[in-house]
Amino acid sequence: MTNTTAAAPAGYRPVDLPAARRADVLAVDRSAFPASPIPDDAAPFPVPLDWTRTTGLEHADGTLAAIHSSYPFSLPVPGAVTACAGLTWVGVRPDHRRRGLLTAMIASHFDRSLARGEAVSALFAAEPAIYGRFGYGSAADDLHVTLGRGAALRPVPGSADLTLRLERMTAAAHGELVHRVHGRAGAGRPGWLERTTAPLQAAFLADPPSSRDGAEEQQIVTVRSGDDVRGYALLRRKEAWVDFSPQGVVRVAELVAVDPAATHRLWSFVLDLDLMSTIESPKLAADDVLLSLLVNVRVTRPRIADNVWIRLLDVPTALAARRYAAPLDAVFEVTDALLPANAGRWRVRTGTGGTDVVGFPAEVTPSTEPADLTVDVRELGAAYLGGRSLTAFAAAGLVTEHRPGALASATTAFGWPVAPLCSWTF
Ligand SMILES: CC(=O)SCCNC(=O)CCNC(=O)[C@H](O)C(C)(C)COP(=O)(O)OP(=O)(O)OC[C@H]1O[C@@H](n2cnc3c(N)ncnc32)[C@H](O)[C@@H]1OP(=O)(O)O
Repeated sequence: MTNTTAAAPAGYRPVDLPAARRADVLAVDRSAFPASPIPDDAAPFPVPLDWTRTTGLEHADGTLAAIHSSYPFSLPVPGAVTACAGLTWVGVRPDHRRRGLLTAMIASHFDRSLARGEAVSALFAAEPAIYGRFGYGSAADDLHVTLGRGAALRPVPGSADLTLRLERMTAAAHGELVHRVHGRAGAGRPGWLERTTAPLQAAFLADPPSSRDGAEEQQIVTVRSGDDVRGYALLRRKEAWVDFSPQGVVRVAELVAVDPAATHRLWSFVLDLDLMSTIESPKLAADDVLLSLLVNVRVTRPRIADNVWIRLLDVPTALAARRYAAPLDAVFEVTDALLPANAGRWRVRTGTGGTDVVGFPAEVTPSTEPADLTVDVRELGAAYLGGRSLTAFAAAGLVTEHRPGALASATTAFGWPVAPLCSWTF
């Protein structure tokens, strides 16, 4: 299903960017992101790119003007996992912007992803206004909370029996542990991408002084039952003194655990570090355990941001790749301005659930029956991970119901018991 035209704008040509062009790629990235925390070339930042998936646009004068790449992810979706192209490192030099370079790169990204059999693309948006026009939908929220020292948690049996260790984090000592526990902790959560390659793990754990913003080196707190590591928190403390009193800030980059006792033990520790008065959470899912543990949720000072964005590149394949929370038989009229093969009517009919599977599998077929719902591919992508309500989109005029009852059943079926989240930005 390849039906975009990935032509470069006049005066530009598409170019593959192998590892030999690393310096040119970094130069465009630094030009597009002036604060990129990449230290000087003497201490190379681990560049996590897959060079076989990195391409760009070169001006006729030989200047590399635009770059992008993608990761070959296995994306957890409701009840399953599916192949996904994780769009990343999109950058256009400021002196070449607004000439259609991103538009051309997106068309090329769609073509190449579809040719590889990736029915879904995901990304983190630098700015939320960029990607909706290309059919990406914001599929998850991340919640950031700011807590005062000593915020009280409800008790969890077994928490006090677990031991803690605080150490300076190094990739060599902790990389394998972080990867293993992260995967275990997020099992079953849609959107929970793992850092599956060594370069991705190295880039995530890199701790260059330029990324510390005056705080200490990255620390790791592990929580253990005997030798079994059951969770960790990656954090930095930043000391501050106001009117002779300690007012330090704890910045938690990631906190994951495999059971409630370990989660409780980690947060209890993080919320009570000496000399600290404020604790900033990492990205939290809308249903994060912390929200259930806090005695007083009013103290959280929450902020919300868009987490991962999803683009369905091949609608029938993508819709059949996930499971559904309830039985459904509905015809969707899908609009898609960029990938016309997706446009038209698709019948989504679930089979029967079983005791051995989570959720209901679905068959997705073209249909000539009247549509029950009309939805753009952007909203379908937004609802894909189970964290957005089609009913809420209908209330905003973004989904139309043609058969009474269809909207409620589709909303229930597309939902999921666990809220989506990707815990790290790629
Ligand atoms: C997944 C990731 O990697 S996210 C990282 C994205 N990169 C950045 O934000 C770095 C800084 N910015 C840039 O590099 C560039 O400005 C980009 C990539 C955002 C846009 O590249 P351009 O080549 O200028 O985009 P292009 O010319 O194809 O614009 C297409 C349309 O999107 C719009 N658009 C582009 N960027 C933005 C933006 N930041 N906010 C709102 N609209 C935008 C354009 O106005 C244009 O609209 P139109 O078709 O109605 O005229």
